[in-house]
Amino acid sequence: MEQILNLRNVSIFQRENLILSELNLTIHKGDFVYLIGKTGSGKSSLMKTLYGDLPLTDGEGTIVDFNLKTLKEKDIPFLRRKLGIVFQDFQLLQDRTIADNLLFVLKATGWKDKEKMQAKIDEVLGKVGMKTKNFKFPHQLSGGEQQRIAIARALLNDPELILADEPTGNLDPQTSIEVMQVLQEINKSGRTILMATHDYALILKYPSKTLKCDEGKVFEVVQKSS
Ligand SMILES: Nc1ncnc2c1ncn2[C@@H]1O[C@H](COP(=O)(O)OP(=O)(O)OP(=O)(O)O)[C@@H](O)[C@H]1O
Repeated sequence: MEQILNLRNVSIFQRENLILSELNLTIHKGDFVYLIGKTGSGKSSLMKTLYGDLPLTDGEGTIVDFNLKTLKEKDIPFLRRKLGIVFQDFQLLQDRTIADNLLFVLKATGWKDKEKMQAKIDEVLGKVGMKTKNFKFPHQLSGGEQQRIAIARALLNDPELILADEPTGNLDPQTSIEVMQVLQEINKSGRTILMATHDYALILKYPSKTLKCDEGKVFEVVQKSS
């Protein structure tokens, strides 16, 4: 099966501090993988390494055809176009509507044709069930709705891998499930997802391969099927 992400013997640092070591990780096309671990255990540091926010200095890593070890500053925007990144705090632009938030990203990533941009915006909003909210401003939406928009935004450039860093971290349990259902549907349509989370209830409800950061290492958790 096609590999979307492959890390071999990677160490991750924040400044001079070693955060994770001997990290080996493979993600295949279509996988849904959870990343769990206590606060400060290195989940965000791993995510940052994957989207080029932290340099990979030790070990080898490839992600969606980019070599993380030899990644140059100028390559980072191109890497991020192949990734859909979703954060805990949504990070929508507050001064413009949902449609304009999405348009902004399309323009920033080189789209020119107005009709194609409109069609793409409709398509991604349809996928997250938010087509009718395109004229609203972010502050007029609930947290769960804003996160759906952030997921729609992550889908704009048909990413090969979606990196979601605690996407339900700011949401109540019921809303978390709704956002999770959106991510599950997106995964079922063939997209690969790596999701960092604290939310064990979600993992129990939607079991999938689970990696844990603990004491500077990452290992796979074998889930009990009871
Ligand atoms: N910019 C930074 N500079 C220096 N150290 C940092 C920086 N960011 C994080 N760290 C340290 O790196 C370690 C791992 O942090 P990281 O944010 O990756 O953990 P996490 O598992 O994502 O935690 P959380 O669940 O709270 O988001 C922590 O000890 C943290 O203090």
